[in-house]
Amino acid sequence: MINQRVTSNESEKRDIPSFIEPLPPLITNPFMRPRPNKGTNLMELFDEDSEVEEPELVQVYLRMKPHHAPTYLYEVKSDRCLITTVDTATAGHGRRTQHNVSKMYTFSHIFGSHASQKEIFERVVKDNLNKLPDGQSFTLLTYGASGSGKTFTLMGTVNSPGLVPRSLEYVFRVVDASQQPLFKPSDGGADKLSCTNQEYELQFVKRLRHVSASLRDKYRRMSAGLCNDLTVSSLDLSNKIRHYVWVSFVEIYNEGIYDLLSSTDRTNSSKLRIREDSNGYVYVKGATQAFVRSGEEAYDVMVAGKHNLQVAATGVHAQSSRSHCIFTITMLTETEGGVRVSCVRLCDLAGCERARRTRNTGARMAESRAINSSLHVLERCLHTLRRRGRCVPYRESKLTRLLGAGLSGAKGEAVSMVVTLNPAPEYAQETKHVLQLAAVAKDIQINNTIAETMMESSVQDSTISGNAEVMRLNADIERLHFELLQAEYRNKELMAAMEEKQQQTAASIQKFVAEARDICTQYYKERLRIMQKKMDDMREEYESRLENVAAMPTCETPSRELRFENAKLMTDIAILEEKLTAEQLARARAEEEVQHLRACIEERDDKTDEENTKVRENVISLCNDSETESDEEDTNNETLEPTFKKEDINRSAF
Ligand SMILES: Nc1ncnc2c1ncn2[C@@H]1O[C@H](COP(=O)(O)OP(=O)(O)OP(=O)(O)O)[C@@H](O)[C@H]1O
Repeated sequence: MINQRVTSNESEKRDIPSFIEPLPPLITNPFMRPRPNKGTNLMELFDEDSEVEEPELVQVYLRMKPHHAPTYLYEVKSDRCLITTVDTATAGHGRRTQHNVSKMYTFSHIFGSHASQKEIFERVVKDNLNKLPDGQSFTLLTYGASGSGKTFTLMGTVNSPGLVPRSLEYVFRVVDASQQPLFKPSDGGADKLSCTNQEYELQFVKRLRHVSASLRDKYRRMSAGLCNDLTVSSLDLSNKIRHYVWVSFVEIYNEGIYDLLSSTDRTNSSKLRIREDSNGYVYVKGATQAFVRSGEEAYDVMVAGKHNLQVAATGVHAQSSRSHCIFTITMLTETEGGVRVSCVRLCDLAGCERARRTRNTGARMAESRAINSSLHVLERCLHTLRRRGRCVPYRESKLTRLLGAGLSGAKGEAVSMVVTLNPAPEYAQETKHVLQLAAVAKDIQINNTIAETMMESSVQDSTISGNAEVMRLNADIERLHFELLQAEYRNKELMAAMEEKQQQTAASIQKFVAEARDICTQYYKERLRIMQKKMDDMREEYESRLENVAAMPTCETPSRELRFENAKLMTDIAILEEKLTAEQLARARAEEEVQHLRACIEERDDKTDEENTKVRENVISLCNDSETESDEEDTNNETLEPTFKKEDINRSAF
């Protein structure tokens, strides 16, 4: 029937797909594949209403910094779409090629250069703060090039307070947290405090607030300005639920975590460690928690922490953050069912930097390297997460280790990132890098016009090719710099792995030597004991024979047999004594060997496994030698030999 239809109507055959009569495989006729028309401007295809609504793990917002002159580099196409245009020129083979590359990046939302702090707070943070009493945590990162406005967005100024002071004010408007500190966050959970401890916590905050006492006037002005800005729908005044708000402030400086609320100096011992509880909640162990009961108290604590922050002048910014800092507001909600813990982490990431522009040297350069490499790890983590990859390298930097659970979405924690962009043309390279890391859908090339021109006059040619060469070299320097960073990071990883391996080897060698020494000592002790026993037996026998001789009837000269017997006994004793001395010497020699081996190992515990195996064979052969020596000597007394075997030594761990 199908055949009939196929033969009867050719056009019908094309309309109705059939598996019995398939189309010819595309591989034999590849030109039948549908292809986009060349030169199509994808922007024409881009329909603003049909934007992809796939939920993102991380909500990424873009904030443009105000710029005095209009720039053609960045065009905000809609409230989600940014278009960048970069001109590059290359020269070679007698031609000059001008690339005019436009790319489109999309974000969860774009805040233009006139967007206010209030607008950003309402869109990015407010809803997440409302969910805090329900146990829903939230992390906010600000990311961008140095001087692009990250700290401004988070901290702000007195006249234009940032997201942190706004959040602190807002939290105390959402909940009533003015009671005594009955519970305190501890290792991912909450501990109940005794009356004495509650008093201590209150005194501690009082002491911290002394630091910022001179700035209280500033706070009052700021708070007055915020009064109208912050609108709260309802205040939770339920009697059965009580809230306790604690704040902590830490910074990640040169891959070490330091407490900004503690007065201790920055030493290796004051570094804090990251821990993970059994539920996978990652936290900074030992970070100071300050109990706060109002926006003012919390603001004062934040200002006290800012005093300890690492800030320095670089070639691009006079007050550049030299570390990633994390301000955490932890809310404990006491209900009839127990205590719920939720937190808001507000992270001001240090800006990615280019050595050429910052002109950093010495300590600043080392800081730059630590900043860039941890941002590079963050970039790799986001890439892997977006590709739904499994091996996300969270553990490669402190920052990603701390934020890992939130970024992966495993704990149902909301994560948002505000990317700050400085539209000044001189920051184009840094901005390109930032956009590549951060944009939700990125790097979509929408225009790539190439103009090739034959080079005309030689003077003009040399200028153009010179410029092109400079640009090419600059690009090469950029690439090499990036490769250097990657290589440095890999090198660091390898060094750490090597160090760990060395430590393991040294530990196993020490264990082996200790075991070998025990076995040798035991072996020789046993041999000595046996020899001693033999001697005692012989002596006893000799004495009994002497007694027999004494008991024999006296005659003037001892008989020939008696003299012979006597001489034989004396010889036996002499042989046995000789053997005993030899045994003692052998034991002393063996102990000396073991000491020598230990000394060698302690001197050079970086020996390879092969060398360690040699050491092991030496000890085994040492025991074997003494074993064979004694075997030869004592073939007639096998039953008295100690029961050690060389397997005893083989068994010892190495
Ligand atoms: N949206 C903005 N409106 C007004 N001023 C801004 C804005 N963004 C940044 N600035 C100003 O730009 C300067 C640099 O900003 P900021 O200190 O926030 O940079 P940063 O990105 O934190 O730099 P770094 O990473 O080096 O610390 C500040 O003087 C700040 O007041």
